[in-house]
Amino acid sequence: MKMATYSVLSGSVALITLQNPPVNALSEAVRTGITDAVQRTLKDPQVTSVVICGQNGRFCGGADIREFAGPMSGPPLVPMIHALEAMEKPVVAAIEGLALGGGLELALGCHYRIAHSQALLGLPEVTLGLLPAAGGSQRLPRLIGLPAALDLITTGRHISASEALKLGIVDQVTDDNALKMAVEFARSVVGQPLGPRRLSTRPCHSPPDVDSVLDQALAQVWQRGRGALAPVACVGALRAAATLPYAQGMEKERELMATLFNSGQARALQYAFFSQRVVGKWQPSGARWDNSTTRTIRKAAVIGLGTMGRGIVVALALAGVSVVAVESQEKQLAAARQMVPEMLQRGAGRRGLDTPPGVISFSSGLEDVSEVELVIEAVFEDMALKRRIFSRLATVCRPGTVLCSNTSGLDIDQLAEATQNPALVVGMHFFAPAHVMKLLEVVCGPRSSPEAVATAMVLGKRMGKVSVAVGNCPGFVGNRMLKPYMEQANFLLEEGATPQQVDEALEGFGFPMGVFRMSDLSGLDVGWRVRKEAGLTEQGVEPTRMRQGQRYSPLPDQMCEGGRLGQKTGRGWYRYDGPGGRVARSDPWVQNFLETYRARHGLVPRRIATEEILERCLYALTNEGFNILQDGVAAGPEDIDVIYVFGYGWPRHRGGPMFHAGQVGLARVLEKLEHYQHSHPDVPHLKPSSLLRRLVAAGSPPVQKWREFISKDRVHSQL
Ligand SMILES: CC/C=C/CC(=O)SCCNC(=O)CCNC(=O)[C@H](O)C(C)(C)COP(=O)(O)OP(=O)(O)OC[C@H]1O[C@@H](n2cnc3c(N)ncnc32)[C@H](O)[C@@H]1OP(=O)(O)O
Repeated sequence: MKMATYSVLSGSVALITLQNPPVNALSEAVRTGITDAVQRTLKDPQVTSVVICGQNGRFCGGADIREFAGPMSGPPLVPMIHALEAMEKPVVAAIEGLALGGGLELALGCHYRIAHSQALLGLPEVTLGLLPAAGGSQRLPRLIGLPAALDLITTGRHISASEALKLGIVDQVTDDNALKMAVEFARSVVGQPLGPRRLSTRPCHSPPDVDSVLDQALAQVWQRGRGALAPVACVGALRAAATLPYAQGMEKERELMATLFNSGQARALQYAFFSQRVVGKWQPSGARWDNSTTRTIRKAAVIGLGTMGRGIVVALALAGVSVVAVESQEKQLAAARQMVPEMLQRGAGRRGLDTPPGVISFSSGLEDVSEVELVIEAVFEDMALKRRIFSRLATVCRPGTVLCSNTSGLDIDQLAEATQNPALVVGMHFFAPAHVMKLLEVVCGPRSSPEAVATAMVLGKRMGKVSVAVGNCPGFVGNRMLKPYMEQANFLLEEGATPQQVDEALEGFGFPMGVFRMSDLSGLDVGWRVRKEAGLTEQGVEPTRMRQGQRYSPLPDQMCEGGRLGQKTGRGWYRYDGPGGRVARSDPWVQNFLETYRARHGLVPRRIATEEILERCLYALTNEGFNILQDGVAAGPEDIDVIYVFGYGWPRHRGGPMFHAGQVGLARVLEKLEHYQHSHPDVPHLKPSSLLRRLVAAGSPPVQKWREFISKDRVHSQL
């Protein structure tokens, strides 16, 4: 039953318990329960103090985010918290587990706060596209000062109970029973003046240079936020706290919240929150993997200690897995021996650990992996080499060892074929740097067992990754969608755009880096190798612009042939101070190269508007997403969106490519694709996906309904 219960302990301490598992969110029933309990407390002369706690050791995870989708009903939070603060009996919050968002705002309305040492506190509303609008933006700076409140509210970060104590958010921290301590504390403060404990009546202590502190904070959130509205609104609310009386500050808080609440960004960020939780549960086939048994991995091996392999070793060791790190090339092994311990130490430091939990041993031979429970192969993208390794692993490892490949797009089934037990083979596609990036694509081959998939998914979670199960096709989900996106960017250069123009359009949309800056960072030779393997590259003075019956841009191949591989060679789509340089400068050589290329191919350059750059790059990418859903390579649009937000820099406040298509309007995306396909009939990636057409024909259902639509569609097409 979701509610808040009221009881009286030893005749004098009223106990209000929030009951709404799993996080005791402040749903309508809970708010009603608290409001009723406050009334009962006021009426009961025997009650001299009040304690508020949450059931099952969790104080409160904030407002019930699911309720945001519908009209708000029931008692609002603001007057409810005011009523608590205004009470003439001391109110103490017993914070166990978590006090987040509206949960912490509720606690800030109490006169005292006692926290368990393991509790986490924070105002993460900004991550949902909102601000702490139950008085949090006005009370917190009055309690801890403006600079600290700016930090907590604009980042939304969770803090430990000990940090909360240092900042002055909580009054006491205990390793024992926080509820028991809160009850004793409540009794001990009966009769003490409550005026100074009411945060709304306190002045906001601001630094003398308050304007410059706020302006600096604003500049920082603009730069970090890449177009996100909520952090800017948070600074606005804190400016009001610092410069206006409380009541006017509350009015400003309310106004800003109303603007945010109705913005597409808040909907996108809340969708992203739930998507992240949905994707952990489904396989592309639609089956749930989380019902399968998993193996607990204590010892694993990583084969290949290049950049990816080293990152994977560190990620495993930080998750407490012992690792055998194997590299056959002496020089690379020596480099790994030096770099891995340093990376590990830094990673452990970031997690507040003195020593990394996993033990690492280095080896130059595969025979040393015989005792491990799981292997991750991370050698470069060469199918023949990978198959040789998998066939050798099948003989060296003990039966039952799960064999994984970190391939970024090769056929998992061909690798499985090289072993005796294909059911134990899955893909684990990490993103560079593997010990930092949150995304993991777990690739299910047609013969991978649910147990092997579940083991890889759970191991990913242990490593702190957002694991998404995807199907087996060239490029899986992320890289398959990247292909049409990059292709459009290259075509735009042929037609008259510059790399800067394309990058600025994409960065203006919210990507941290445009496609050409990103390509310079990761190295142009990565894609070159893939195109060579696919038989697409041609060498010669006059390479053609058609390959395998489709339009093809040889521009990136020519850049590679000329040794312009990006940052590592100091030259790419931009120029850098030298090999390994980081600052991209526009390069007249590239301008000249493009002009010569266009002239040679008889291409007349034209001015290309930002709108066209965005539509062609983003809709080509999204269109491939619809094909992926149709092919059953991703279980739902949420999976694609999570992959793009966590792995490819898609701005979170735009939800992800599939969510964005829904916000733009599916009919409009379809119309634009038809338009561009008409102008570029030799580009198959611009041909609208038939799933997109069917969704439009069905009245463009919201993204949350696509999964159901696709499964019905599939059943229908099988009849
Ligand atoms: C005036 C109005 C102002 C409102 C301000 C607010 O309060 S906005 C909400 C602020 N709160 C948050 O942002 C907290 C969001 N939740 C989390 O960060 C995490 O869920 C957690 C609380 C840290 C717990 O993490 P954990 O890993 O333990 O569990 P899950 O994340 O898997 O969550 C379990 C299920 O609970 C659902 N859920 C979590 N928080 C809320 C919430 N605030 N409202 C509704 N539902 C919530 C979550 O979706 C999971 O559900 P499943 O169905 O099991 O997937």
